[in-house]
Amino acid sequence: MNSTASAGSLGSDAIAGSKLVLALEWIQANTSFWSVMLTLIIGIVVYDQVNYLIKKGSIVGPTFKIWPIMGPFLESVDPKFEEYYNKWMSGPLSCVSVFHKFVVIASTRDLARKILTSPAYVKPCVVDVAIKILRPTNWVFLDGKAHLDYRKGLNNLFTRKSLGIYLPHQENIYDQYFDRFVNVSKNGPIPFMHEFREINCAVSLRTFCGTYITEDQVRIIADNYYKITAALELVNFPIVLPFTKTWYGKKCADMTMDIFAKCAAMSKKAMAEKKEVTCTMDAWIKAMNDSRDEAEANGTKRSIREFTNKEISETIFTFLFASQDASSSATTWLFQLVADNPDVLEKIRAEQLAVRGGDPTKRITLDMVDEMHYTNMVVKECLRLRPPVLMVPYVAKKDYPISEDYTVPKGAMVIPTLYPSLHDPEVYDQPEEFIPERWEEGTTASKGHKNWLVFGTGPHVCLGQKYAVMHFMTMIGKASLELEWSHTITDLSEKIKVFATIFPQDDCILQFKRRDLHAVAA
Ligand code: HEM
Repeated sequence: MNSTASAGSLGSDAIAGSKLVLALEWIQANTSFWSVMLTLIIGIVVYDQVNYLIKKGSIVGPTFKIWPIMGPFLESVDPKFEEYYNKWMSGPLSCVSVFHKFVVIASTRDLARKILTSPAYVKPCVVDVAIKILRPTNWVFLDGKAHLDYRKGLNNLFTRKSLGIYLPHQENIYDQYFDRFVNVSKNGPIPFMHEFREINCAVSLRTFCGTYITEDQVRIIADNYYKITAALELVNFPIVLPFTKTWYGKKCADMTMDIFAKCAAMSKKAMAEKKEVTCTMDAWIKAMNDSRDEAEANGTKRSIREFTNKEISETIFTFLFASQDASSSATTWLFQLVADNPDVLEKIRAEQLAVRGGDPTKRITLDMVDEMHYTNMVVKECLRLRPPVLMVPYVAKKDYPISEDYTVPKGAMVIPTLYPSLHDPEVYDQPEEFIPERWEEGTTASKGHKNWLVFGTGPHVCLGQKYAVMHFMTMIGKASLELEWSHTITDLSEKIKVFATIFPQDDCILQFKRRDLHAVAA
């Protein structure tokens, strides 16, 4: 044997042997990696399923999470009214688990009320990204006594006196937008949902900021507000990455709050100069100044502390945020329902003319609003039939014994549902029909206060509810006198789409024309 050859064959044997060792090591290393991974995944899935089953307890819900870990995440990205409805009908308490979030849904009137009035156990739950968009310092994230104290200082912004001050500004916006409604639909019927979102944004901005906010600023905010709604949808990416929905939403929110802070500075100057109160900011700042002057004069503690322009801007932003989607939803259904029920429209018209003493051009006053009984019933019925807010998400601060046989686990989301209570056949005969007369005095509906959950109840009950109802009454009342509008009914008109609140799936196709006010006058 040639030594070089044997050395060579020895070398190749050694190489082959070391390759084998390496291969074995590789298999061993990789097998253990994959088996560890597999065991881990199976462990997580089993833990997630068991955890779900324990939390679910006796209430209705899928037997297992059909999609492991993520649950029905994809359904919640594009929520369907029918899916919500089926869930509510599945039982008084039902549940669902999406990723690590366990959610309990309460579908009866009494359970919904119980949750809304149990601040010791629950607090409102906001989507993660809301803290970034509304800013962590915002009052809406306060809980318990801190929330109550803050809210007390805001109550007088929506008193009867304050509403009377806001009314002329609202009417100016109606004038401006009614012209626009006619103009944009002059060539034929068009979807109006977007127009209704804009008029509501403009009305809110004038009400909250008076004339401190410019026409251009109103237009920019009204044009862009939908970005904030999209950013705050129930399911959204929680990190604000550039060019995502949440990024655009945050930019729009920051721009709006900057404008509000500048308006607050102008309002402070005007109130210091003892000018007239014209808007929500003025009313708030005047109350602050009055409390300071009173405390100085009497040597007592101030009842309202000094708020910075930034704080005022953040709070006013929550008003816009709380009102915008719900008011746009209500406005859309209101114009649609009234158009589809010409007899109702005729009755509104007759009442509106009567409260104006036969002069359709008379400017609206609070005393007139007090006389609009039928118009009020129409608005209430619209809000009942199509409640803008279907559900209000809360979170359990500790284990919450919600019923005799079920305790909501700490950290779970618990969602009172408002819709079923407003469609309860025991209180509302033919609940799916639009019948304003059901609200006449003495009827079961008018006495069913417990079912009236349109604006929630308890410590977080809607702060702007009186203002909202008055706005809808005055807007539809004035429109009934000055405008003729026709609704193009499609297969989708009565189908509900969910976009934060609810809208007709065809976006409400309308055409507006001006009425001849000389012919209208009595
Ligand atoms: C159709 C119109 C509206 C509907 C259906 C509506 C409905 C609601 C609901 C269901 C809640 C939650 C209540 C609860 O948790 O018990 C709420 C809270 C709130 N709403 Fe409204 N709202 C409307 C308009 C407005 C307007 C116009 C404003 C402001 C001017 C407003 C300001 C607020 C505020 C600030 C809260 C939070 C209150 C708190 O946490 O203490 N809302 N609203």
